[in-house]
Amino acid sequence: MRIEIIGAGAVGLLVASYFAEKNMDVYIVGKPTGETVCEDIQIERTNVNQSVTSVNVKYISALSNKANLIIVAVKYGQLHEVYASMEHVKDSIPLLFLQNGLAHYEEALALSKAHIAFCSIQFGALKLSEHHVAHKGEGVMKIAVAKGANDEFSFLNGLSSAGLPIVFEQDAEKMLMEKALLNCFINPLTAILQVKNGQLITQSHTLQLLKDLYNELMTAFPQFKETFHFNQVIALCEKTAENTSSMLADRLANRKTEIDTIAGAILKKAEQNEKKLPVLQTLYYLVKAFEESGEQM
Ligand SMILES: NC(=O)C1=CN([C@@H]2O[C@H](COP(=O)(O)OP(=O)(O)OC[C@H]3O[C@@H](n4cnc5c(N)ncnc54)[C@H](OP(=O)(O)O)[C@@H]3O)[C@@H](O)[C@H]2O)C=CC1
Ligand SMILES: CC(C)(CO)C(=O)C(=O)O
Repeated sequence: MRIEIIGAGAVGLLVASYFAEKNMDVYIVGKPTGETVCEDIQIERTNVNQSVTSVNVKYISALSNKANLIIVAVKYGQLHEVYASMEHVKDSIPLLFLQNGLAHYEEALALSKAHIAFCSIQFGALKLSEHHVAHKGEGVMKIAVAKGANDEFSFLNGLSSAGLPIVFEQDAEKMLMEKALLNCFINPLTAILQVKNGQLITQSHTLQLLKDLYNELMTAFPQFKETFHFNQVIALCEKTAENTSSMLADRLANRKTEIDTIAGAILKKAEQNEKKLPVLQTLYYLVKAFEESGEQM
């Protein structure tokens, strides 16, 4: 099976290394350069238990039109360039989007492609150097098909492993909403306070903020009360305790964060239901404020 992964970032490299280990023909697609180069690269993965694994993948500068699956592993803000680069790609090639947040859901479904699935990643990844990635927390990769045939994605079941467990979900929108809610707890606070995920539950004042945020969100979205429990927030902080959240990683690298597709999208949904989220709104403004200040870390 040929899998092409757009984006040689933290998650792209990590997923590439696990799938190559399962003998998939993995190609990482870099930023468009105009040349069609194809070279072997070795990805080094440092696992949660600090063991290091090396696997070979290929690196290409453009999508080939021969893939059995294309995985989109760029940040939300980088998707528009990717949509454009996929215009020549056959509509029958399945696409898997693995962004956090909600804003990409409608956009991706509006593409002419026949088979589209989304992913909710419950672990952490940190890119250490060009070809070295660290797996920073244990957790599953949830996948839900939102358009087209489930069969096109079912081979991914066979790629599930102890290091990267894959679980299929029924409802993609609900899955993304639940992950966006989880990210609303972890990402803005870790980025503002510049702490690792685990510290949010070991400090009493941040734990109190998490509880206030939970009560506020469950009042605004009572339909999630049954399935979305506070202990899931605690469990994600514990499982990814040593991770630098993707939003903190963006702040430290002076990159634009994904606050709009995460907290911004949830605030919009609450507004549509005439609900106010003062705690989340404040965190949103704080993240926007440090983005605007363009501070150098
Ligand atoms: N890191 C984590 O722990 C987790 C991340 N996620 C989600 O996964 C997604 C990816 O995050 P992450 O891997 O951390 O992000 P990264 O910034 O590490 O990776 C994105 C990569 O895509 C590259 N890229 C951008 N545009 C293009 C393009 N047009 N063609 C090819 N490559 C391109 C970027 O290059 P350049 O840097 O040069 O722009 C970068 O290498 C995000 O939505 C994030 O929220 C979800 C759970 C955990
Ligand atoms: C799972 C978690 C919270 C890992 O840090 C994440 O999604 C992120 O950092 O964006």
